[in-house]
Amino acid sequence: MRFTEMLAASERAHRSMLCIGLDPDPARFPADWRGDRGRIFDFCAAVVDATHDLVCAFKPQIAYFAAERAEDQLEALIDHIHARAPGVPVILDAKRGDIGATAEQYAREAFERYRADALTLSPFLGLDSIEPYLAYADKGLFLLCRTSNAGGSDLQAQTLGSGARLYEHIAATAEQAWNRNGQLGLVVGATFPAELARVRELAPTLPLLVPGIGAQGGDAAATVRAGWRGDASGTRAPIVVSSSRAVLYASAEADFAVGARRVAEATRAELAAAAAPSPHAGLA
Ligand SMILES: O=c1ccn([C@@H]2O[C@H](COP(=O)(O)O)[C@@H](O)[C@H]2O)c(=O)[nH]1
Repeated sequence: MRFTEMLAASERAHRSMLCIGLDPDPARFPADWRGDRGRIFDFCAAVVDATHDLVCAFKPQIAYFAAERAEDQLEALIDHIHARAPGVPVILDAKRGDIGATAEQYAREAFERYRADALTLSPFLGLDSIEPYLAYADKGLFLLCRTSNAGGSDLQAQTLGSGARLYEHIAATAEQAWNRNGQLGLVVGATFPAELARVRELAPTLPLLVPGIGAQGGDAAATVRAGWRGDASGTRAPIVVSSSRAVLYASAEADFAVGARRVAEATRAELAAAAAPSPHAGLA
């Protein structure tokens, strides 16, 4: 199944726009596991097991695994998600961007080694740096467009010769010229709802991956109002609203998975309420 179909089916089945980010930090694990990098899989798998019926996707952030020499645990975790929640796509957040020959290796890493369903990419090196990933026709690719951090404005808000801002140019290019096979989506921060609305205008058909609610303070309801465009099925041009730390560390105790489920339920309901009137409303 193609990524976009898988994502739409997952949003529909779980009536959810929520994606849980898997950013495991051993320093924040419960007391018995604190500081133990060998528990990264156990921690994340417990959160997955407790929440997979509430989400449209999971988004592991590769840096948290690589920094702990835990790539083997990332592989095992993605296998675990596929086995435990086969309809829920895994978006690997790696923000890759390099020349074509190197991009071929990154694409193999993401889709063959880790078996991710989608990947985040930087569009900064241009179309030929994206092409090796486009060769994996059933995979999704989210291009950084308007990131959630304040410094994202340094370049992304610059005005080009055409009069468009850089992030607007990325959005329009991803919607049209580069989206050869319907694989592209965009990363847009929840911390900038006005820009999110503008991106949605320019890219009406693309899935948007929206980090920045929760720990970064983005407004979940404003995010939905800016980016959600439901149709009769409720899943055309979905938004994938991602929260990591606020869910993972809702409880610092041994009941962390229960805490994660509680926050995931509340966040899913908040997103659904903001989508009213839509098939999500009132169903969470
Ligand atoms: O613009 C961006 C792009 C990616 N991220 C990633 O999302 C999560 C956010 O974590 P929280 O704990 O929910 O703040 C993290 O993995 C980032 O690398 C982003 O925040 N902004």
